[in-house]
Amino acid sequence: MNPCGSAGGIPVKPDNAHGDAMWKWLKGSKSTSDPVRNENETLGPADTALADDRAPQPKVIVITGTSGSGRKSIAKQLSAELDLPYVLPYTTRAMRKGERDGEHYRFIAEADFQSMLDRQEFSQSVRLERGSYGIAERELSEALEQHGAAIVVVNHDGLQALRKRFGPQAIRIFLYVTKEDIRLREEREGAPPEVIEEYLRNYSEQVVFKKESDYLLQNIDPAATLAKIKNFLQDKI
Ligand SMILES: Nc1nc2c(ncn2[C@@H]2O[C@H](COP(=O)(O)OP(=O)(O)O)[C@@H](O)[C@H]2O)c(=O)[nH]1
Ligand SMILES: Nc1ncnc2c1ncn2[C@@H]1O[C@H](COP(=O)(O)OP(=O)(O)O)[C@@H](O)[C@H]1O
Repeated sequence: MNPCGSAGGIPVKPDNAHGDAMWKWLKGSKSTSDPVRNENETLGPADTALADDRAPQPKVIVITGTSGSGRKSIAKQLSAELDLPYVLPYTTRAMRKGERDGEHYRFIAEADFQSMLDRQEFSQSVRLERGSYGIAERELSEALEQHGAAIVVVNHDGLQALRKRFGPQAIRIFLYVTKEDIRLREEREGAPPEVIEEYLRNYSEQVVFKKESDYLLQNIDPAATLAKIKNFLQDKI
């Protein structure tokens, strides 16, 4: 895995042209003086107290967790219910049965992804077994400027990059389900067996990152999950 983009400091200047406007704007806010936080900490009363006498700062709601736990489904519903943009990543991986371009990902060719990388258009990106993934800096910064908050779904590399850049303004929500649930759900959706096997194979190494979260929950019933996340976010966005 090779996450690119952010490195050091808060917020880290995105290494691309489109990030400049966002960077100037963030630099103008007092958030630049925030200390770097330990990955294991949680948001506490001190954060709230500090935030009170500051200009509102953009919040990135980072949904992360184990593959197949329902992160994209929850992100989509949360986006609709909170009226906040869900910033879709671009990916070069093959589209699966039931997936739609512009709903689950923006599916693009390798050459187009590479061009975006060359033009430094990603706020962060990652190369995994099946393809590359990246969120466009322009889309993220526009969403934050226009709505004050945005939702993203990334793996642990993406989470780390976003925490480096946004500090505690990157709110970490970790979803998981049991391995048996992953198998049942993915089989029901007709996912390819090799994808199911990979999810199960990677489960143990993904689930340990649950300690690096501000809110951790098992996504059993989607309606209950949504309600809990909305409640958790109520005084944070
Ligand atoms: N770091 C990072 N991870 C991403 C990005 N977009 C998607 N991901 C994550 O990369 C992994 C891709 O795995 P894959 O099986 O293809 O996709 P899934 O079925 O959507 O989980 C998932 O954990 C995604 O959440 C991105 O822009 N950056
Ligand atoms: N709470 C839930 N109960 C049952 N099935 C769910 C739930 N949440 C999501 N799903 C289903 O599980 C599958 C994986 O969801 P998805 O959002 O793609 O997960 P992820 O993005 O974490 O890989 C999808 O078929 C989705 O419809």
